[in-house]
Amino acid sequence: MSFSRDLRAATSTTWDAATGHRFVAELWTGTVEDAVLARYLAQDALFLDRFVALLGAAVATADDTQARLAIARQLGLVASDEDDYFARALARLGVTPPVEPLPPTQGFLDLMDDARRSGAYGVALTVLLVAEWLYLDWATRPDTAPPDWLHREWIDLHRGPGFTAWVDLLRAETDRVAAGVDDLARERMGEVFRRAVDLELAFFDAAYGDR
Ligand SMILES: Cc1ncc(C[n+]2csc(CCO)c2C)c(N)n1
Repeated sequence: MSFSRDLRAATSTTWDAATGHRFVAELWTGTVEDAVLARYLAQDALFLDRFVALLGAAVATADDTQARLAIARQLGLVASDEDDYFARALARLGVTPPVEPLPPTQGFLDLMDDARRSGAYGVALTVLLVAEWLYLDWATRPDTAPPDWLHREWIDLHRGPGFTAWVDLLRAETDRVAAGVDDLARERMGEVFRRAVDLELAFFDAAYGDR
């Protein structure tokens, strides 16, 4: 068992509730209401801004050149492809920023700010790992993709060989770093992992006004 696998197993109830969330089911069938998707994406735009800042912190603190380059390449992708989807999706749904962060979004912003300011590569990696791995998990299904680009592209951004390789790198890096730090630092990484999984579930709930 690896560090990441242990944490994934320890959080399986909440993890599976998130990857099997009503939002995910409705996205796959293309039946998610526009109002729900609009609320979700407006919040996710706030999330993404801080996520890019956290990627920058990981670039700055990585202790391995190949990992630093891989994270930098992903930062470039998030800042281009993903931002393009947001612009088109928010325009079509008629969402006009700025929006106020709902509690789960604020929780994520705080977690990402703390991780960034900690200057600890392992802590930054752990937040990135949960956010990316949990999304790869729900977006990787044998099901037929929904016909509307609004739904299909949000799935496609989170699956495929490139995204899978990125999550593999985050897992390998998180496991490598966790093996090299002391028990206290490892426990801190575990806390951050559990908090991030809780927030992912709450984030989906909030799209339905449940938080
Ligand atoms: C709440 C929330 N958690 C995770 C992600 C996933 N995510 C954020 S940035 C990124 C990179 C994609 O190229 C991915 C997968 C999200 N969007 N929203």
